[in-house]
Amino acid sequence: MSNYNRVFLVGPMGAGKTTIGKLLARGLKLGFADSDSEIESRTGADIAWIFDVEGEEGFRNREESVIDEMTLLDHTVLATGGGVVMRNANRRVLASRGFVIYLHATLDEQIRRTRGDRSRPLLNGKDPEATLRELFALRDPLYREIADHVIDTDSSSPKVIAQRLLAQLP
Ligand SMILES: Nc1ncnc2c1ncn2[C@@H]1O[C@H](COP(=O)(O)OP(=O)(O)O)[C@@H](O)[C@H]1O
Ligand SMILES: O=C(O)C1=C[C@@H](OP(=O)(O)O)[C@@H](O)[C@H](O)C1
Ligand SMILES: [Mg+2]
Repeated sequence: MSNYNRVFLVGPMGAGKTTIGKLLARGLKLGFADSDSEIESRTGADIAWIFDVEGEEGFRNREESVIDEMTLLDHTVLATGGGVVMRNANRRVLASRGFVIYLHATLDEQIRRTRGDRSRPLLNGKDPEATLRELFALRDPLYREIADHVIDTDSSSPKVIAQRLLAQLP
């Protein structure tokens, strides 16, 4: 994997977009950005606060404008949030402006990796497992729709997955 200018990571919560993105960026000698961190620094508040005060719709509006800008950054690996594919406009710019990698994780692994982490407001309800299941059913086809490459993340460490991507990609 050598000639990549813009790499976009998509996938469900807990797939490792943020973690693997940093390692992949280092391996590719590209910069790293995370749309959730950018939203937080622009807003001066964390994601949970934005959901509380502005609702999911408010968060999605912020996300759409950050994604529109950040998909134009050259020499960058961009980790997105798991819900980015819910808006057509996001799918369109991701698919057309760079190389999209879908980090796939099974539901069991999503559950394991997100358990006890209060930073994801969608999982702070009564039944986070059911939420992950419903979101995955809805979103998996959308991740696949825009992906140039799909990699399974279930049974290897972030470091190994990043190495595998560096070796595998066309
Ligand atoms: N391949 C992996 N194997 C084991 N744990 C992982 C793996 N990828 C990510 N994790 C862990 O899962 C949690 C969520 O990872 P994160 O990168 O925040 O995912 P995302 O940004 O896709 O929601 C973190 O604690 C991270 O260390
Ligand atoms: O799946 C989602 O809708 C969300 C995923 C989160 O990002 P990660 O996928 O990095 O956890 C974050 O954008 C927000 O909590 C909403
Ligand atoms: Mg993340």
